[in-house]
Amino acid sequence: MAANPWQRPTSKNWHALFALLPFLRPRLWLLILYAIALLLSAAGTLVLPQGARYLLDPGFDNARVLFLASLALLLLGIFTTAARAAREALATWIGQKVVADLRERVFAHAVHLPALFYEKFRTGEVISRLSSDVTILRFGLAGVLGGALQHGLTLIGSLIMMLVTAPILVLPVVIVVPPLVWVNLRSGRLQRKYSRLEQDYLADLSSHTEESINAIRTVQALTRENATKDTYRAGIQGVLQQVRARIKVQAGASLLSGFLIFLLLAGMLYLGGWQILHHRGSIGGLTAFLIYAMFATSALSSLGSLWGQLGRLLGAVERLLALLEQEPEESPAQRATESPVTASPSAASLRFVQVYFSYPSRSDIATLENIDLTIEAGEHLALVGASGAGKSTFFDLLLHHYAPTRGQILLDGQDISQMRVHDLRQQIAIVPQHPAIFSLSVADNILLAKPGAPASALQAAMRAARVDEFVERLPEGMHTHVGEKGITLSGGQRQRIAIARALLRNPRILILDEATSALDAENERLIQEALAELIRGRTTLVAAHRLATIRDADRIVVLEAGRITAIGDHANLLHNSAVYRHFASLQSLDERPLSKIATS
Ligand SMILES: Nc1ncnc2c1ncn2[C@@H]1O[C@H](COP(=O)(O)OP(=O)(O)OP(=O)(O)O)[C@@H](O)[C@H]1O
Repeated sequence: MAANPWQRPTSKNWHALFALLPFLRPRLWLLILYAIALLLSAAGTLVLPQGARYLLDPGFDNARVLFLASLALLLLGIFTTAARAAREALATWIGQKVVADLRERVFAHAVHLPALFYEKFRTGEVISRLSSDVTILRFGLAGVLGGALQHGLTLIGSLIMMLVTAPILVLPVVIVVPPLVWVNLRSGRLQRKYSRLEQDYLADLSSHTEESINAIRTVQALTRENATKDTYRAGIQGVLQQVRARIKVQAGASLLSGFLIFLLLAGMLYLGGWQILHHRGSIGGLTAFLIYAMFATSALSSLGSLWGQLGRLLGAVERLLALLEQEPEESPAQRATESPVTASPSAASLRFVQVYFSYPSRSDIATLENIDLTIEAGEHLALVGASGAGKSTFFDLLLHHYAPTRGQILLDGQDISQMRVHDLRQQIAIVPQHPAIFSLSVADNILLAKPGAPASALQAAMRAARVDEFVERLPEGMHTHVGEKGITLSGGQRQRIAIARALLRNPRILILDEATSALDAENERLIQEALAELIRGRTTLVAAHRLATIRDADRIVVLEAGRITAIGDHANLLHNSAVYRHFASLQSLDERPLSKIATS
């Protein structure tokens, strides 16, 4: 099992029950109706043995009494059954509503969690919590909590009625119940432990499944199918091991409880019979007492098994709540505040003021160091650097996926850490190297950038990004579904969709992170023209390995291991930066013959 102890609840989790209260509060009226139905059904059940007592003791010497008793039994049965049906329907409905709300809250929270969270928390684990833990709650919440209330009430009511009916017969109860409770508590604790481990194994399995199936082509290309199957099998064995341990405890507890319960019934029968023999009690009284005792013991054993399930349920609640406890990018209150200024349509200026950044998982290494840079509004700035130099990290800081460890980033003079994340990102469009394509049509994928944009704007963006060229050949044109993650599209087609998104968004700041790396030369040339159009009038930051795509930038920044080592235009850098010269020579962009470069 993967070690992720901080993410998983391991201690007793009673507070999880209280954490459910806010989800119950909006259903107060339904809860009151449920409580009434619960009380009425318990009262109906508890009245029955008293009826038997009053019928049995005088004997059946009168047909009319017998008829009335049968009629009363029928009416009581109808009443109790109706109350029980109402109780169950209400419990199920309330339970389902609570689970639906909780699930929605957790998902809504998850989409606001920062990049940092998803670095530590595997996505498969989040999915497992939202699926298997939610399933436990969907099927268990009403049953376990409702059942606990129902059996608890029946137990208390039966014990009171036993005391009222024949106090002396309570003696065996006092002797046998403590070990019975101990057995149930102990087995509940063990079952909770095994259920928790089982859920942990299931979460690991879910992560593994997600990772392997998502990267199935890579798994197959690396011929890792057998290794993947082995890991999966080991996970299943882990689950089964916990299930086996849980079943053993369950069976042992039920054996011991059964023995104790029959010991109790036998003891009560003997004592009650002895009383009747000595004219100290009645048959009706003993019968009523025994029925109450059966109610009580059956409620007690149901509570015992619910105790085990309660742990599983609380574990599931706590796993979901643990997600809610993670700090979001912004608090809901911050998200709800109105933006003080409406975004200006003009290009934005940017300033990086002595920015330092280290990834939290590598806090000892500075990924960006002393970045001090002013980018004028409307400037076209390119970032050049070897792989791993920090170009994407630079963009991630600008998008506020991460905050600088030191220093500030200013947009039009305003510190972006003081801005609403939504307002900041509304002003930026990014065309990443590997764009995320959703399982929607081509048109809907582009419209994600600006839902509700007019058809003419969509068409224009598609034309400019050369999306229309491949869309024409798709069976349903721009309404063709592109499959999960755009599996039916080529890398270049996906990039063109991302470029169309950026065009449609019409941002103040445009980030192109290797935006044309998956295009062939012909399409790249055509898209460069479209991008030239897009770049005009807005602040543009470009990272590209191919220098041909950035040589027209106003300024080029050379990044080396997270530091800026040179700034200038193409011609300038060819003179001043050895690293830039090296890149240029590798790509034959140097104006000098290669023989000269070799000797310089
Ligand atoms: N989430 C992360 N946690 C820890 N280190 C990271 C993380 N993401 C990137 N890094 C490290 O930070 C450094 C800069 O990475 P970055 O992706 O910014 O480089 P890049 O210049 O964009 O590279 P490329 O041109 O290959 O895309 C690399 O050493 C990388 O290993």
